Amino acid sequence: NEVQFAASNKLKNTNYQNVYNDIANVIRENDEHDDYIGSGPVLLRLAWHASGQFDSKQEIKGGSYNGTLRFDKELSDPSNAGLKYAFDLLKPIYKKYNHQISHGDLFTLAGVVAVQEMGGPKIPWRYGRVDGDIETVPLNGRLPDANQNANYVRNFFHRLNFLEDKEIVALIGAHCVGKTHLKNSGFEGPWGAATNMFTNEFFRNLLTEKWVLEKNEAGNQQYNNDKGYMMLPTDMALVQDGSFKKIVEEFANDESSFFKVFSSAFNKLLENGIKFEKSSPVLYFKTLDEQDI
Ligand code: HEM
Ligand SMILES: Nc1cccc2nccn12
Repeated sequence: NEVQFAASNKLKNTNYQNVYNDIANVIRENDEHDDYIGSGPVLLRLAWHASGQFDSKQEIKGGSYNGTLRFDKELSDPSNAGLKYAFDLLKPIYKKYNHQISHGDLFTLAGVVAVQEMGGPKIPWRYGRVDGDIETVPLNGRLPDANQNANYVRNFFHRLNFLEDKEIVALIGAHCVGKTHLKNSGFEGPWGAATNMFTNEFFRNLLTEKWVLEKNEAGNQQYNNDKGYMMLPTDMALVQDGSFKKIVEEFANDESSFFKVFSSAFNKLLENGIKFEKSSPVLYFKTLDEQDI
């Protein structure tokens, strides 16, 4: 079976709820980011990009373990445009814990905090990722292209070992928060309608809104509606493919079903390529609200 990165239990004494709270407070303090959408969505994207470059067939496997998104070599990948802001939000927290947390654990935990503080499902999380040196930085270009169709999306996620359509549809449901930025990705919008609440709205919009394919200012095709919402071609692929569409309908009608599948798929994304000991604890975190903070 393929080589796995072995999780370390060296940092078992770190209080990860305290780290969670520090990240959650950074999100609260930076609520003006991106016209008051706030910093949750971009931190969620950071965790996904820190993990989504995994490829078990390559010599350099990537994934979250080595924390390689900290290197400019990876952060400067055009796919990662806009994420330096998110990394800079986390730097003071990394310094505060003074080597009692790894970058891979910090980046993935930030994704858990973002989802939960935006009202999404609880995400189980384990520590034990160990910083790798610059030799472990995966080649740029392993993250997905938004100008593609359903088969491309399915094949892309098969590389990340997501073989079930419902996992793939659930993961892309994270597009319920934040927005696209022309200067980052060549896509723009939604205008005004962007949200920072983690719900099944993305799936409901896919089914109920009237979408018009238009060329945007950067010359890319995107779908727009009359309320200022937008969808990427890869978003629209979820209702163009029969199997994906059935799942979009299920998640649009049952948010708890979306939450359940997202929780396990996001955990799997963050742990791709890592072997954890049986004894390594699975942690669940309380939100700031649940702690009355
Ligand atoms: C087919 C797969 C995917 C494609 C092609 C894709 C593409 C994109 C693009 C082009 C943007 C706009 C970036 C910008 O202009 O700032 C974006 C934003 C975002 N993506 Fe995805 N994405 C995919 C899957 C995912 C997954 C699996 C997650 C998380 C589980 C995710 C979370 C986000 C979030 C939260 C944002 C908003 C970021 C912000 O508001 O700054 N995406 N995505
Ligand atoms: N918020 C957001 C981010 C990325 C892609 C996308 N498609 C529709 C909405 N959306």
